[in-house]
Amino acid sequence: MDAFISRKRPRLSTPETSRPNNGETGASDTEDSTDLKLAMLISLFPRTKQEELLDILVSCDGSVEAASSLLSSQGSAVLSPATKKRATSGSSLGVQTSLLSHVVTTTKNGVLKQENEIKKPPAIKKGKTLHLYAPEDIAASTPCTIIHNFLPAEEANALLVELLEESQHFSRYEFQLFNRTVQSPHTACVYVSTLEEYRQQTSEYTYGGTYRSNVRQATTELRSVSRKVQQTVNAEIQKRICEVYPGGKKLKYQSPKEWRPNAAFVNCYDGPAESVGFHSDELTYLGPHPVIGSLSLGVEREFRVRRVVAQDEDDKTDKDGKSILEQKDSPSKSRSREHHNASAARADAQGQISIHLPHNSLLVMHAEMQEEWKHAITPAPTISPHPVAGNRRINITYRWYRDTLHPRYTPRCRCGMHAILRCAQRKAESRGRYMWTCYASFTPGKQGCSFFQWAEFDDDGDPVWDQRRNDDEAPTLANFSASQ
Ligand SMILES: O=C(O)CCC(=O)C(=O)O
Ligand SMILES: [Fe+2]
Repeated sequence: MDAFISRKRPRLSTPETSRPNNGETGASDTEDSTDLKLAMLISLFPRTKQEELLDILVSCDGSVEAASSLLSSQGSAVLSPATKKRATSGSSLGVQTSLLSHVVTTTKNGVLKQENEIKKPPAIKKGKTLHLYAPEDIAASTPCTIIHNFLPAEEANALLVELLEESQHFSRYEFQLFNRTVQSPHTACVYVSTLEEYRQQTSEYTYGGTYRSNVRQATTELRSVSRKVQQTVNAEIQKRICEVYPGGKKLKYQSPKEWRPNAAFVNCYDGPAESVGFHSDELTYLGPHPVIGSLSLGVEREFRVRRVVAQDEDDKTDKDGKSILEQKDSPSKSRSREHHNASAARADAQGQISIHLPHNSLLVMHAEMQEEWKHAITPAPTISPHPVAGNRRINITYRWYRDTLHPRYTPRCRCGMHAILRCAQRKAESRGRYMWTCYASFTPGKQGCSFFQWAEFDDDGDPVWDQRRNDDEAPTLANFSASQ
């Protein structure tokens, strides 16, 4: 099928195929022409699956006439085993889903006509970026929902002004990438409610394998906005459960409790070049299937999301789920670089979605986001300066650290560090399983050990420990609103 869609064919006359609403860049004429041919076949054989029609179209080298006479004479039983396999493999997602944004109607004089259908999500295509703006498209195509103009304008401005002032205290965090220590390409700071929490955040909680040095106490605006974020995020969670999740039930491991943010990471992107690379947020204290409320202020930037591509040989874990990066004997750094490059190439081939985040928009990253998708703020070729923030964008991610995953409970690895919680993403047999591993090999100046332990959770995502660890009396983090 790839050969089919990449081969140039004469363009059919299809004025409706330009898709003005979905904003996708780089949609090719060839793909449009495939869509139209497929649409014709669907209207002629409405009871045959789209995948089968597409495969027959491919096997007929794109000839609608040949495909239609084959289907008329022999029906779908003509599919060869190889064709059937292709039809069910999902490898043709790029073309098939692009059809979903169209419906076919027949005009009075019997001519087939293709129209955009508003309710169906637009398609992601291989190697392309699909730009989404409308909340309903974002909710349908990604694990996120967006609320534009979230706060009253003055409140958004007051928070922005306060955080721009705060941003002079932000810093770049350091992490280990292959053999180099690199700095984050933007500045950041963590905010918590109380001095005790400040103490814990700088000496007990770790992030990316290190203690946070840059922690501050939540400001007045940050706290009062947190209450509104809490309310809206809880409403969005319920909506998502009812409208999207199977059986209208929360996901396994998702918390059934009210979402109550007790930490906020605030990021500042100063100018178009500042960014954050593709990543999933660390699960260590958030636990499985966390929800995150992310408020954007100042300059509009693009938030890119892409699915984690399942590919066994690309996995960073061996068959026991151990991280290749953490195995002592492996030539890990060069191997991991190859894995990283292969992974990025595959992900790029799969396509990504760009969600535009204007000033005063709240993005809810839902429970299915961190385990199955990666996200990034990509460098921008150009930006439109904001009247208050200039070239800067401020982002606040409100997070809910679970009491049951306080660092007094979480495992320590053999090199004395707090182990981190990760979800196996790439290998079919371990995909979706959680594990505790050493993260020190990502920490500047640390080698790391091979610590590995499967992580067990109950259905609500709270840990089931073999034994309790470090059970001291230190209080857990307070909800922002409750601690005022
Ligand atoms: O700036 C953003 O919108 C995203 C920030 C982010 O991904 C993070 O803090 O983990
Ligand atoms: Fe993130």
